[in-house]
Amino acid sequence: MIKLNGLSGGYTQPPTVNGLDLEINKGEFFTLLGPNGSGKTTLFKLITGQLPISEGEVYIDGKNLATLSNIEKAKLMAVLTQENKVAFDYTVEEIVSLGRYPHQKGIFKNLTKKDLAVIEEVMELTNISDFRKTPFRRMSGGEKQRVLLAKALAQEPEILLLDEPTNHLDIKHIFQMLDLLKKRQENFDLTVFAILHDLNIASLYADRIAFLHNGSILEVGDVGILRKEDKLKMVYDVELKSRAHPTLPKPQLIMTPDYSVSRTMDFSKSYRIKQTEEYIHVEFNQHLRTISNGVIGEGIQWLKHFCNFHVSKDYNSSEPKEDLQSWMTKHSIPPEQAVGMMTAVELEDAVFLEEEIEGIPMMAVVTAGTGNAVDITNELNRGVIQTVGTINIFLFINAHFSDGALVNGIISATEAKVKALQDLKIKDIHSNTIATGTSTDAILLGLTQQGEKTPYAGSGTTVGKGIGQIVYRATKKAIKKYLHRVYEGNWRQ
Ligand SMILES: Nc1ncnc2c1ncn2[C@@H]1O[C@H](COP(=O)(O)OP(=O)(O)OP(=O)(O)O)[C@@H](O)[C@H]1O
Repeated sequence: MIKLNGLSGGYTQPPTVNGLDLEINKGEFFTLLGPNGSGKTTLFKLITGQLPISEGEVYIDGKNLATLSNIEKAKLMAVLTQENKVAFDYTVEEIVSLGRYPHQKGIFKNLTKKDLAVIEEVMELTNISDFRKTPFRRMSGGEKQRVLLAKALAQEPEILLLDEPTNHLDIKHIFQMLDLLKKRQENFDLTVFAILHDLNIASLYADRIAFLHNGSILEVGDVGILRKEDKLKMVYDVELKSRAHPTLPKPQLIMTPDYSVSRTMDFSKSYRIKQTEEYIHVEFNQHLRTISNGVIGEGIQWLKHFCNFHVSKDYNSSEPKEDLQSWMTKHSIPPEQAVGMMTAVELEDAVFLEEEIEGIPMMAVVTAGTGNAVDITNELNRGVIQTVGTINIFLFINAHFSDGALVNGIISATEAKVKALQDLKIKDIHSNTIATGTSTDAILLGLTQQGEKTPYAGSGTTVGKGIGQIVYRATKKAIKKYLHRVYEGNWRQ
């Protein structure tokens, strides 16, 4: 749809845009990224003919730009620029009507029924119908941007060139505008060529992306190129980490500022524990890097409150998350900064172990019930579970883990838990084989992120071994307490 062949031009020598080759397909949402002054707007001006081309060609829909009249260009392309100044004191409706100019015929250029229908439609789409009689100059920056988008859409172009179209817009209107453009792209095969500064927004909306660097294209491809941290560093000269969007298969970029404060905390003095019949609450004075499958606080996060609430053994709520949130709120614990688990185990049987293993301080809190023990290698038993049978493990470590090490840590802790069950000969009552866990086990690992970063925490590492030992000891002790209670002190291994 747009083909740039060895394109050069700009205000400077050598030209800002220098021998640039690029092809944009019909119906795609293409985003141009690059730092300030890299020549993005200059490139747009060369494409629209606002700046003379010094070398190369621009082809639009197979036609050389140099051979097209202004009306022909306006029927093909509409432009939304960063500037939203308008020379005369038009109303909103008049500005939008200007978009129909390339389609009007005859000397008097009156608006036809079709023109009026298009104007109505685009004002409706951009949510500006209520402002139709308002003078343009009285609109806010964001509202002006929406009016100019309506004008561009009224042009019914095949290509929409957008130079930072989300400037002046609040978050809601950024998403509204880009959702609208995506719909036009899908329903009308509109080609969108947008300059954006927000890399994360570009990742969410673009089909393809190009990095402009020193006047030419450094890299072009689908949004996966935003995973190339070294390229981003080269283009923007900042440290960026590419991470996954939590629900979409798109990268999102995380910036780390230079000013970041180094963490210092005395591990054993950095937390306090509250234990009642109703709940256990471990509160740290700083946020820990966490990985958990808790009902609240799941995934990898930064959290500082860790709670295990007691429930009756027939607790069967359809809204466990909401229940935990309300219980936490009742005890002034902020749920958005917490991991929350539940157990039917008596909380006075909880085991607390603080140990320094191989020079690494750790603290484990374990509640265990095994009435519901399961050998995971057997078929699923679909019966209703109404027994005290969950192992909940909190493990806090004074170390600095990579995300991979967090996963390693979960493996190490799980292996240690399985060993405890094995050594105590806890069985799956359905299969009569040694259990590997219970059907609803939960775990949390909390890291202070102090000291040197560790990439691994498996059984081949000091910290992995430490995890194994403390989890094994605490889990075994917690299971024994549970069995003593169940067998009223008559349990013997
Ligand atoms: N009207 C002008 N006259 C002279 N030089 C200009 C003019 N407009 C831009 N330039 C220069 O051309 C270069 C590229 O500018 P351009 O506006 O294309 O960058 P950009 O990538 O769009 O930047 P930004 O992200 O800041 O909008 C810059 O060095 C700029 O100073």
